[in-house]
Amino acid sequence: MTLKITNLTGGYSAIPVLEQVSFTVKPGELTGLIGLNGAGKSTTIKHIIGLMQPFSGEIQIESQTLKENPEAYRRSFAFVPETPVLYEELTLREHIEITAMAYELPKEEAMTAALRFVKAFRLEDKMEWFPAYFSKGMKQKVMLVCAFMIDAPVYIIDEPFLGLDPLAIRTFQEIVKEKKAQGAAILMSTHVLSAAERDCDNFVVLHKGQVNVTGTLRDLQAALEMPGASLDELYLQLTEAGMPL
Ligand SMILES: Nc1ncnc2c1ncn2[C@@H]1O[C@H](COP(=O)(O)OP(=O)(O)OP(=O)(O)O)[C@@H](O)[C@H]1O
Repeated sequence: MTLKITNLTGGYSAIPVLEQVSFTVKPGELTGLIGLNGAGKSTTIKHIIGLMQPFSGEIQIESQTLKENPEAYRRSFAFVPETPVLYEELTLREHIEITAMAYELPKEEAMTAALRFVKAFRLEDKMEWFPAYFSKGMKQKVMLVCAFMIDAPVYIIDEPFLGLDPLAIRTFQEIVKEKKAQGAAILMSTHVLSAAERDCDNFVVLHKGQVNVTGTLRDLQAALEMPGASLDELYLQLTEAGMPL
């Protein structure tokens, strides 16, 4: 499924934070959402997942909107927040069970699917643990397990790299590759540009609530007339210039 954002204007009060934001995340592609602190990445994500309502513009997942078809819209994506949000009174196993229930997945199949990711993130001996005993990275892994077990057509992943150890990052990258191969459309916000450059098929650069530039690394290099430049160099150039192209 395709995630399509068209002329999204939105924010927290009457003054919009986002202005006319448009971009598309296609099936089988990982799109990196990058921008300085305060550029509007989280605000964009909050609009996509339905925590905030656009002032104007449209967000569609395969032509479904949250307004017109809230159930179908909500079921078509999985969201992994930067700060893990877990139920303190539920074990890891129960988190998996409640995710299966929320998405109406058959219990045993869902558990089998989840266990693959539990093992990949080396949590198999923690199935009966409560979140209070998990480190921040472990909590993040639980969120990732609960998202990946769903087989969602669209994934929204907010800054995955900061809390994970290098082994977990590698596991995350392998799973993302697998999800892409299965046709998932993935939007990932991050400040870790080296990882974004390596993993992402294309980029959306947000600056002061507007899309500064979108496209592949080559598109960005061409737009800025910086052939061979790294994402880091392009990004600095874009944000220092601070001007829409
Ligand atoms: N709850 C809020 N109420 C009012 N304004 C907010 C709120 N949250 C964020 N903002 C403002 O919206 C703008 C965009 O913030 P946002 O959190 O989307 O940035 P970001 O790109 O995700 O930044 P970061 O990289 O620091 O996470 C900023 O000017 C910020 O001050």
